[in-house]
Amino acid sequence: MDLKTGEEAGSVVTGEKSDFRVGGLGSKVKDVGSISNKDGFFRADMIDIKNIDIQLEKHLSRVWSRDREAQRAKEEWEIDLSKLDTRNVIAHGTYGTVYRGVYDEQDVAVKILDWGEDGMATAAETAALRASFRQEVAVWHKLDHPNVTKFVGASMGTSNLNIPSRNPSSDSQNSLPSRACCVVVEYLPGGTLKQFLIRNRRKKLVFKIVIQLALDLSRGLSYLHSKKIVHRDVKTENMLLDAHRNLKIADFGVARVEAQNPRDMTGETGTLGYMAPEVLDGKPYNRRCDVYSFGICLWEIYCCDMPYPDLSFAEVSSAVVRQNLRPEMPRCCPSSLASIMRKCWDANAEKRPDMDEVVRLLEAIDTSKGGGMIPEDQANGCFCFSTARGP
Ligand SMILES: Nc1ncnc2c1ncn2[C@@H]1O[C@H](COP(=O)(O)OP(=O)(O)OP(=O)(O)O)[C@@H](O)[C@H]1O
Repeated sequence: MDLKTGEEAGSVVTGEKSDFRVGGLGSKVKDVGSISNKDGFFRADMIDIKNIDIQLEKHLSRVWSRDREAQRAKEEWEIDLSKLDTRNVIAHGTYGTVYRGVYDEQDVAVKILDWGEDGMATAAETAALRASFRQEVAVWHKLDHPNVTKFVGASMGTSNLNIPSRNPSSDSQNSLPSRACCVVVEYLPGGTLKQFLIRNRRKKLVFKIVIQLALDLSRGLSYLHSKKIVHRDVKTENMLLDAHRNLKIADFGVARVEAQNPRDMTGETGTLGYMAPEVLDGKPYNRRCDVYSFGICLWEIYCCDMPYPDLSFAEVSSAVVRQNLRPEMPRCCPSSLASIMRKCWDANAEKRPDMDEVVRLLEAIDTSKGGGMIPEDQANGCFCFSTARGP
């Protein structure tokens, strides 16, 4: 190997795109200054050739994989991360961090998914996660509905992404695995539906708002189902509100395009209190598992409360499957609404209505006169009416 100094050596070994330099290997070349002669050549006996070869091999494989990634045809949904201005951290989710940012002058939320590439997950696991991420965003980017969080774009790497560092003197890129995936969606400033319900726990919501939120959620789900997408994790934490209290379905972490063969869709996915009995029981399921979870959300929206506050995870799952446990229906709940909840959480998935039918049933509810919000027999008490309902 004819090793030369500085720029010359760099261009010989790596080609024009590379930033590889003999000098860059630093400690591997013993005292470069003192071993080069006046013509600029190194003394071969002073150079740790074996180490340089190893470094070179590693470097070339990095460059080639970067080139392969760059040459790969860009997907429609891939965005130019250099145009993304990422700001403060909003939240830490299970698989990564959510940042607020600006893309093309639009307020966005940026979710960086770190699947433990740098240690925890095996290469095969990471490859599988990346493949399913690719499938999910390909589906999500085609969706367009006022009750589904708008997808802006995604990226299979983070090499051009600038994340503000907590320590300004350190290189912020250092903390990001370069192959972490990132998804950019519209920013929704109203927080999660869960947070909104908790804020209204004491006063409860006026009936009009209950129905508006329920309609938003049912329309969003009906749209997803029309595209053959099963969300599989419908819960109030996964619904976000915009500045005008419009509800938008978020978090497509486990959403799936519905399998042609229902037997292909099994496995415990979702969040316990919202999971349909067939999902809890490991049986095959379909879009009707979202209808069940919607029924639980509807109860939660009406009551601004938690469905099973005193039961453990194990107790809930066994009682839902074996004893047909469901949230306690408040006496004041208008029968039109209570009947929708009961239909949606029927143990028999086939008896549950389709989401478009739920939309029709909700649209038919009259909210102009308070919708029967005054309990007929208040003296006997109703747990959701300890105070007058509404703000
Ligand atoms: N588009 C958005 N606009 C505003 N805030 C958002 C947006 N998306 C997520 N967030 C905030 O970030 C939090 C975490 O979001 P994320 O989807 O990662 O949650 P998670 O439910 O923990 O994720 P996962 O279900 O994948 O574990 C949300 O609870 C919400 O507060």
